[in-house]
Amino acid sequence: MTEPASAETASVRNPSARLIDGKAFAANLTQDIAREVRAFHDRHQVTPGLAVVLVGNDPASEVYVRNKALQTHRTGMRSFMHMLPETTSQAELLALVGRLNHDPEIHGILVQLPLPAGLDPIAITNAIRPDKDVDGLGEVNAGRLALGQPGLVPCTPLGCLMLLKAELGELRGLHAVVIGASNLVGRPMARLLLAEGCTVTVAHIDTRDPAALARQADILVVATGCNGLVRADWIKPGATVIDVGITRISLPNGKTRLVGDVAFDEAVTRAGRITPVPGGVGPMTIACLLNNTLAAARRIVGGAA
Ligand SMILES: NC(=O)C1=CN([C@@H]2O[C@H](COP(=O)(O)OP(=O)(O)OC[C@H]3O[C@@H](n4cnc5c(N)ncnc54)[C@H](OP(=O)(O)O)[C@@H]3O)[C@@H](O)[C@H]2O)C=CC1
Ligand SMILES: Nc1nc(=O)c2c([nH]1)NC[C@@H]1CN(c3ccc(C(=O)N[C@@H](CCC(=O)O)C(=O)O)cc3)C=[N+]21
Repeated sequence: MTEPASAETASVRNPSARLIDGKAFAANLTQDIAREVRAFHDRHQVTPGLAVVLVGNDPASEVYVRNKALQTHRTGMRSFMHMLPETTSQAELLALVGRLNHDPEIHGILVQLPLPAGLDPIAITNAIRPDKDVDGLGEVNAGRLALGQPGLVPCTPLGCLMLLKAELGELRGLHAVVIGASNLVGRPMARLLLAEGCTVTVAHIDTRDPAALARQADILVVATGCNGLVRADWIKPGATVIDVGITRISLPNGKTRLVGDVAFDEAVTRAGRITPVPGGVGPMTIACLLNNTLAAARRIVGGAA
């Protein structure tokens, strides 16, 4: 294992390592969306509406919900929060999704994952009308993505792809390694990269020697929830590293801090470009959720593709 390096030695060893500023990119995207929301309203007299359903309290989901509510109102869209107790039954949750499916003020529905034990996430995501499934997790949209057809694409992988295209331009022919294979992030990320013409390797918990695979990557996307998993010696010099992971750690002073799946201080000595946590992928997830909600509203109200 490589010894951790300080950020200072990092910049001396590799002056070219460049931070990918997801926060700034997302802020620009959000401004564009706000303009388009106004134009949409002028044309149809309809304000796009997003419903977010949070059952129980998961700390990662709470961060997401807080930031999302802020950004949604910044774009001029409406946001409808549904906070349900941990004890909510499957039938109650399905009934709420059914009402939201029929509500003409709602164009996007997102049910925060993970759900408390006893609730079936697959049945619930599949109950969301496909044209309101702004998370892109239901079988219709996931199937479209798998077949390379247009549909609503999961927000986090979509945000990662936007950053990669903005940084690298054409991705065709690059070797992308995705660590993590969840339905929320890893799998749709791999499918999007494949659709861009990348050669894609997906690593997961049973992968033997993920470090050796990662070292072959021109693009390394990490989404495992294992804080500090990726060390400097996992990274091909000059590679582009996208850190999706978010873990809240406690500091000795009693405060907390968000960290990613990549040991940032050392990775920055080898990577060509890297996303920070916070300020990297997280804000892009939210901007893409708003983008998907606008796209859903356009399709539902305007009949646009
Ligand atoms: N920045 C953002 O916008 C977002 C951040 N996140 C964060 O990203 C991380 C991943 O989220 P999510 O995909 O939902 O998590 P999941 O726990 O659903 O999936 C994690 C995936 O990583 C794999 N994995 C776990 N540990 C290892 C390991 N040591 N080596 C290789 N693979 C491993 C798992 O394998 P297996 O399935 O085989 O166990 C699984 O495929 C979390 O930290 C989450 O908080 C999530 C969504 C958005
Ligand atoms: N159905 C569903 N879809 C999701 O997309 C989904 C989910 N459930 N459950 C939880 C995870 C987690 N997630 C985050 C998104 C943005 C930030 C985010 O805004 N992060 C800021 C944090 C800023 C801060 O609070 O300091 C950043 O990284 O800069 C965090 C976490 C989406 N998820």
